[in-house]
Amino acid sequence: MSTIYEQIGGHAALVAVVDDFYVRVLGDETLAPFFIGVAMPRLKGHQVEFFASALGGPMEYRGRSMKDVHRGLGVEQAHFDGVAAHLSGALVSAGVPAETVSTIIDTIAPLAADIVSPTAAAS
Ligand code: HEM
Repeated sequence: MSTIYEQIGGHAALVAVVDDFYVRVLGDETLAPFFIGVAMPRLKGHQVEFFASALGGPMEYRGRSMKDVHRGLGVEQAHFDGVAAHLSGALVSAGVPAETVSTIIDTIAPLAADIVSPTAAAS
């Protein structure tokens, strides 16, 4: 059985999806402020690695844990949902079938536990 990584078209497809994903995120005024001063080429590279390994691809994510990366950023669940919606939009526009997009979103949804700031979630 092929992996989701293979189904969506492998490395080249994922790079294109991540590029489009960040165009959408940076164009969203509720999300863009989080990324001020962030080195985007490095972030995109890590994001491709992260999604590749999360979707069954051959790449290994060697970056910091999701908890360490997002600690103290003040990410709320609504921000997380916004990011997930932009990922979904980028996948759909790349021609990924709706069912596969749902599977991908279900795969990343539990990451909110590590990404959403505890104080933000409690307020
Ligand atoms: C499924 C959801 C998410 C995943 C898989 C994810 C994954 C990642 C990865 C792999 C990095 C790169 C880490 C590195 O370069 O060391 C990163 C960095 C970052 N993420 Fe996320 N992220 C998600 C959601 C969010 C949300 C909701 C926000 C805020 C709205 C956010 C804001 C950031 C910021 C600002 C950085 C850069 C941090 C820095 O360079 O210090 N992320 N994320």
